[in-house]
Amino acid sequence: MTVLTVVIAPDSFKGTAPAQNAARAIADGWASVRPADRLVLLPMADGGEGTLDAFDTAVPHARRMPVEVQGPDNQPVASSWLLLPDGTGVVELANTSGLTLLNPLRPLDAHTLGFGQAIGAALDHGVDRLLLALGGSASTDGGAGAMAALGALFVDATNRPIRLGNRGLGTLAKADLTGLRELPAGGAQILCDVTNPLLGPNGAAAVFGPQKGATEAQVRGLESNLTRLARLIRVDPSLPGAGAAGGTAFGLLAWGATLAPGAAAIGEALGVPAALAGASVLITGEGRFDAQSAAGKVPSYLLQLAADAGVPAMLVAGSIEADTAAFAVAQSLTTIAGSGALAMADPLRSLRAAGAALAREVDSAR
Ligand SMILES: O=C(O)[C@H](O)CO
Repeated sequence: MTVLTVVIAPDSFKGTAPAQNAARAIADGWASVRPADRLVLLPMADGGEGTLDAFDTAVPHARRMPVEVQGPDNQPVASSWLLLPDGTGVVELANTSGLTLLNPLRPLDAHTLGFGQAIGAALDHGVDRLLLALGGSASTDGGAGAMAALGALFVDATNRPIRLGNRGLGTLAKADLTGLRELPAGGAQILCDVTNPLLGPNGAAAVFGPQKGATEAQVRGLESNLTRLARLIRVDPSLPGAGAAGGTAFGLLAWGATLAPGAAAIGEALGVPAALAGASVLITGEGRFDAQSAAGKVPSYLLQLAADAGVPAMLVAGSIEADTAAFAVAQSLTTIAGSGALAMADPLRSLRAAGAALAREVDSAR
């Protein structure tokens, strides 16, 4: 049997399996069928949940820097940012102000203050450059909470600071950004998980408000409050990615950060293009493969890279709700387990089964 080099680079299966565990389980399944193959595990992220872990796994001598921040519901969160050996600080919104930190959801009041506090801690440490990972947020505050932590002042018509969260933006009369802390010498790059603009039918409120618990009427309120913020800040709200993490990208752009698609920037940092150059096959995956997956998410980014390298790509997803014709083979964990609930109950088992199934199908895929 020919020995194959298999690059296994899934995103996290959100809420069920971190990318590291998913990659390991797929690899175990593959090895149970084709034990001689060379398996290269490169767990991925797109800027959302798991981004810090992806850098931590991939960059030797990265250091976790603990920080306690005020979570999206004001509760203290024991979090961390990552210091890379070249002096870059990686700060993740999902582990400071993320959706998974909230129960119950607070679509109107959740905020990003804690993310800004973690950025502040990295600046206090003296980082040379910042990578700011955006996605998986609980809030739709346009980044106002993070900016406030970094020195911006948002006040109402009576000059009193507005309350945190999108609801507070409803009383916003003035945004004073003059007190914002300086960017580090090497600048700040936003790694965003989506390409949505801030406002409109594809914007932060309309597309991501419902997953943060907003009703239809509340989405309209979120949109109108974001519009109020956008009128007071000189950043183009239609920029692709400005709507990432409830519009936090929009706020950080006003700070002077630059915007990059998260999956590509993280893939580069992890050395995925180089790994694919010598690969026989790529396996990628995520929790739900749907229409959004095409908008800069991990599988679509890797599919393109694999096509450029002439490497067949295979997909594993918790559920498949979009066309997978571009992949040589696609496996749905829901189909393997018998139902979505069964797949979620023991995701690693289903991922191992998917890895084994892909290994059995690889000859027809190449
Ligand atoms: O956090 C969010 O709103 C989504 O992940 C899109 O960035």
